[in-house]
Amino acid sequence: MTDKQHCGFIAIVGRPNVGKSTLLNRLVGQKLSITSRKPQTTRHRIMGVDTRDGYQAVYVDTPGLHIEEKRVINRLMNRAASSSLTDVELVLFLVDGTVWTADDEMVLNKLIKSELPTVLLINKVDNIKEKHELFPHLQELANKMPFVDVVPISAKKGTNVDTIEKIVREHLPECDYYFPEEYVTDRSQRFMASEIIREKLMRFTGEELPYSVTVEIERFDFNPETNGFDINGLILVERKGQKKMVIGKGGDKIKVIGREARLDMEDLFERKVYLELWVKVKSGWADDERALRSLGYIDDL
Ligand SMILES: Nc1nc2c(ncn2[C@@H]2O[C@H](COP(=O)(O)OP(=O)(O)OP(=O)(O)O)[C@@H](O)[C@H]2O)c(=O)[nH]1
Repeated sequence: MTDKQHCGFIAIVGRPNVGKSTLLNRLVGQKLSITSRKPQTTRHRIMGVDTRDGYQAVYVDTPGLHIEEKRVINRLMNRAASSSLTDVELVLFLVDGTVWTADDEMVLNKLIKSELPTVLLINKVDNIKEKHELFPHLQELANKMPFVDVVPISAKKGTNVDTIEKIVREHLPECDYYFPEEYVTDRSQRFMASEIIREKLMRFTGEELPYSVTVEIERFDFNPETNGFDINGLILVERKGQKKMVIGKGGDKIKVIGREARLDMEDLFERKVYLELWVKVKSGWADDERALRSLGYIDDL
């Protein structure tokens, strides 16, 4: 415990699917950012704030950086991720076990250029069967740039997350807290609702559904009669076939998605939720910057 307050921003970076959102949820101690097996689940910068014992760590979760910039949406995701690399005290660079790809190399080069203090986190070590493979890999990666530290972790199991927290604290300068102590995220309940629906879509439609599917919350009202929220969500897909996929035979899929999303929302908001979902085809929107703007993807870049 210290009398003085320490605080600062910490970026979590890495190519898609390395476990950034899982780590953020761990560090902040609650489910802020959706996770899935599908790469590029995270499109927005999500901030999670952890205030404890005189320290306020403000984490920024970034969309996965990747090389392909063909589609507008990919370019925007890359911009969002790069812009989080300014004004941070520390960068947590995540990689997946003993895998090293061209995308990892690209992120590394951005970090070298940024000259920011960077901790390399080798995630998913729980997946590594041959533990003896890890040490030479650690040594090889450690030589790629002057990292502050290299830490093998499991974001999923929580292994070595306390070590990360310790390193983060060492990098937080004295300052007055940016946010009230109980503040956890800048994301509105409306945003959280759309993220939960999107997570269920990914989970229950499997690999077939492209990440370009999006969710708009058209209505989010407090209902004094139920003391809960009435929420209408619009699911926007690119093609008719995808609409069928989301709705399922006789509506069975959309029913499951709606039920699971509602249960998660009720948990998170600690209130009753009445949720209605619609599916609409909005063709070609991923290539249309104006449509993206109207859907709120551009305002925070
Ligand atoms: N075995 C194992 N799996 C993990 C670990 N951390 C994350 N995962 C899994 O890896 C997948 C991707 O995790 P996310 O946290 O969504 O990854 P992300 O980097 O935020 O992905 P993007 O949103 O695509 O940028 C999920 O299935 C997680 O459950 C870990 O420590 N061990």
